[in-house]
Amino acid sequence: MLDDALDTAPEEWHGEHPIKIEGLVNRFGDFAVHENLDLKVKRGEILGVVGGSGTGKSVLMRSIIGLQIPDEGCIEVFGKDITAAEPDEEIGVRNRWGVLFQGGALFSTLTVAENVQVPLKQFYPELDQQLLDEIARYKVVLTGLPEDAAPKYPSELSGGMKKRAGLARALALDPELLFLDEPTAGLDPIGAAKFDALLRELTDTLGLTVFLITHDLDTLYAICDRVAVLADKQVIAVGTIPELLQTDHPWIQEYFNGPRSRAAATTHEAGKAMDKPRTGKA
Ligand SMILES: Nc1ncnc2c1ncn2[C@@H]1O[C@H](COP(=O)(O)OP(=O)(O)OP(=O)(O)O)[C@@H](O)[C@H]1O
Repeated sequence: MLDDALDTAPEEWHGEHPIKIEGLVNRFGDFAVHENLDLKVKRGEILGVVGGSGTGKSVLMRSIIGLQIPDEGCIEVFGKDITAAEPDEEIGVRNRWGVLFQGGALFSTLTVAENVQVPLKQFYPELDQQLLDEIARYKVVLTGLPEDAAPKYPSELSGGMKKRAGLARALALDPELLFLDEPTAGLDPIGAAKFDALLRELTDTLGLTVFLITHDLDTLYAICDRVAVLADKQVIAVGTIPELLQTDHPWIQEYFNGPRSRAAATTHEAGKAMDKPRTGKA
């Protein structure tokens, strides 16, 4: 039965940019959140997405995953224009991404295992319960949760465990693309560092491409390959942190040259020297 499901699984994407956005416009009434926004996400990278509050990071993510219909522009995911499809239309890409929404967004009346099984049941209704249970158990362990977390309800988990459970659900379909909206928000620094290390490890071992919205400077320094900056209704710059520091946009300078950023950079350098997990590529 799993073989049948695998037979229908799409081929792995080998292009350079699994996400390509051109000329994106999103408006709410007269208020434009994005105007002529362009962005390309490289295969295999963790792209950090930053910007001030309300600059449209979440709206951008929702546009890419088809939850927000743009007013103008083109969004290609795995080479298919998703803006040309109706939200509920099956276009063969929706089962190739996983999403961890802000706050984890687990179904509170379902156990962790049942939460992980939601996307599996949606896309592979032919899978029997025993196999669903096995896959859910595997995903739970993959995200560093103990196996006995599987039958627990979200209310029985700590904040960090909830994030991992949300990640387990996002990984349920073996996605190639992962979208995360502020995954370390609300975690203590140690929990956040562990989550970052897990994310980097999973990205590298599973060959994921990650679109990661974050306000966490430590996360940017530790695990992001590049960072995209949203301001003035557009992506004003994309690059490694050293590359961004070369640009003279005031928001970028204030953000990456401010005291918090310098502290994060120092922690990152110290961690690298001690070969701690908070080491990244950027
Ligand atoms: N459904 C909606 N209807 C009207 N306005 C919306 C809607 N969704 C988002 N907005 C507006 O779009 C703008 C961008 O919102 P978005 O949530 O993408 O910001 P953000 O960059 O993710 O912010 P934060 O960092 O605070 O989470 C905000 O001004 C918000 O009020």
